[in-house]
Amino acid sequence: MKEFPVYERRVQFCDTDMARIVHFSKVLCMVEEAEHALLHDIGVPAVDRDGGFPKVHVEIDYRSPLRYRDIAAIHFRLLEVGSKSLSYGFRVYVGERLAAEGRITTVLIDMEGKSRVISDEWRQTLSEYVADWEDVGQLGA
Ligand SMILES: CC(C)(COP(=O)(O)OP(=O)(O)OC[C@H]1O[C@@H](n2cnc3c(N)ncnc32)[C@H](O)[C@@H]1OP(=O)(O)O)[C@@H](O)C(=O)NCCC(=O)NCCSC(=O)c1cc(O)c2ccccc2c1O
Repeated sequence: MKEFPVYERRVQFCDTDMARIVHFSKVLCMVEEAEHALLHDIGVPAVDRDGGFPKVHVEIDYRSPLRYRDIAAIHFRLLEVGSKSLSYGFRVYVGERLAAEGRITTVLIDMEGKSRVISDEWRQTLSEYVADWEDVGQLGA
């Protein structure tokens, strides 16, 4: 099994809200940024001229706040490769501290927005990254 490298991103001022912590929606943007970067690096672009991978299901638990200048370390694992869908687990850390964790399901679509089957070539590449990470982002746990 291959593992995605940890994706690190420094929290910017514009990621934060009036409470001086990262807004909940921005955490998801950071996870999406990691997803796109990691997929791109293995030759499965999250978006290209044939379509892309919109999200159909997201669940997330916020365990502790992210703050300006923190380095968010995003651990990303592919849990399942379906016929047209991919399911991921993620954990966001600041140092040893867990900030958020959850799961995302995304579906491959064509340019008309219809779901389509993942090619054998992409499936083979992706299959090497499928990880057993059963306890990640179990809602409310
Ligand atoms: C995406 C859809 C067109 C899929 O349509 P439909 O549900 O009819 O598809 P299928 O029945 O063929 O199912 C395919 C496959 O997906 C699984 N699935 C579907 N829905 C769910 C769900 N809610 N939870 C879990 N799994 C689901 C289903 O079981 C099948 O699994 P297989 O394993 O058998 O393959 C349609 O659902 C749709 O248009 N939805 C709206 C999507 C949307 O608007 N999302 C929010 C914004 S999109 C977004 O944020 C976004 C992010 C990105 O990172 C992108 C990257 C690249 C391009 C676009 C992006 C993007 O738009």
